[in-house]
Amino acid sequence: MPVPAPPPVQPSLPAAAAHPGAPAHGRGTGTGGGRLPGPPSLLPPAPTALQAPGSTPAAEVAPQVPEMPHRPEIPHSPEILKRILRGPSGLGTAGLYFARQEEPSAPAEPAAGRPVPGLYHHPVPEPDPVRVEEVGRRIKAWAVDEVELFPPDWEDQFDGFSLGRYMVACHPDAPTVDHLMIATRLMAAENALDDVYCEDHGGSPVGLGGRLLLAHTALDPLHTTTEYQPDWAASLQADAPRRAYRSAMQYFVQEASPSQADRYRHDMARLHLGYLAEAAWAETDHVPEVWEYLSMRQFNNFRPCPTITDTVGGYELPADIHAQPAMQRVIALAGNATTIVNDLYSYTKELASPGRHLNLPVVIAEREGCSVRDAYLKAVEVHNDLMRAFEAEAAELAAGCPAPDVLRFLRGVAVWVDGNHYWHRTNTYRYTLPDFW
Ligand SMILES: CC(C)=CCC/C(C)=C(\C)COP(=O)(O)OP(=O)(O)O
Ligand SMILES: [Mg+2]
Repeated sequence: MPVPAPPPVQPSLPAAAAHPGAPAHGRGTGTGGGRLPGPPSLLPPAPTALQAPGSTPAAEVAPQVPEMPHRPEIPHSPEILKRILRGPSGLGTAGLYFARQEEPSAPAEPAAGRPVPGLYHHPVPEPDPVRVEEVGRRIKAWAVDEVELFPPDWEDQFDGFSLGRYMVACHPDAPTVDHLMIATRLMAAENALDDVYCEDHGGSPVGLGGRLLLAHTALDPLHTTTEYQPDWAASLQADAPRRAYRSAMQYFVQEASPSQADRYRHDMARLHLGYLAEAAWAETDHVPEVWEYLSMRQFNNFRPCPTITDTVGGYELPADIHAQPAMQRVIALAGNATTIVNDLYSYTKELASPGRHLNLPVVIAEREGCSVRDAYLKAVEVHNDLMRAFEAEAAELAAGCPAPDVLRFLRGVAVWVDGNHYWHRTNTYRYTLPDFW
């Protein structure tokens, strides 16, 4: 089941990226990586709000890549692809990949949980337990003291979600715990909204559009007259999802450049559109065709999480590189693979929830008339094809545009994919595998 490439609609990224030395503005590492020569920017580079104590700027630790006058051959060797996507390895190479961390890590106990049999994935090192603990402590304090995210009787579920382990596994190159907290608050807020508005904790498809739109204004503010502004501002305190969105976004924009913030808003608008399609089908008890389900799930998707990897890493992928179709395809494939991982690990949880909960195995079984076991195994193959397509396209992009920021971003997305799988596998509080093997 290969994942076909879409027909080309714009010049490909390598053409635009043929000037790796051209200046980039914003808070990037200054490595450019694809900005076409043009008039100098009127905006000075934004200051970086967070910096690891004693850390070296990413531009200095990133691999030095010679200028590429011609598009190189796409590397076919698995080892070369691995090096591009996962970073160099071996004695003395650690500093080429990850920004320096504040704390030396202590060895971690291997976590519980088994992978879905046959699932193509990459195991990750156990996340640094010191960071896991600290992020867990800080996110609970934020949830309880700053935004009143959950009532006391949901505390076990909040703890069982293991946000610290999730975000430390997904962002091993975050220079500081403060950087990790940017991602962790957003992750907490995104899940709170999904639970409270859409799913397990009182959510409903009825009236979802209005709720989502008003919550979206916590990310993308209302600009209106002085008469109506105070009512809108007060509304952002009205429920936990809005309090959480607003606060998490305030922290995020302190570190993100304007275009990184806008990228995030766009990804969140996509997410909300996906929630709406899912809700519309739930209201009419409609089971979409498999491709229709995959379209919905491309929007109702983890995408807003891996695409902030550069902000969390303390650098910026230039907006014009991010917007290139080849980069957009890589991001979409990665997001889709991570989200189908959720469908597989959350399958039994969703089967046990009231009503029909759509996920890929359920839709395949219904639409393709096969047993639930065969449908589940086919969904594993769909995931594996998406993963392989993501890796092939990321490697092609890396080979065609080997600027340090591009390579680091692609690695950041790849390690997010792996960390996301790790979290699903090890979250035995939340997920249990079906008995199909
Ligand atoms: C963190 C984030 C952007 C989440 C957005 C959408 C979302 C909650 C998922 C992709 C996870 O899927 P699902 O809603 O099925 O989650 P659970 O299976 O309930 O863990
Ligand atoms: Mg799920």
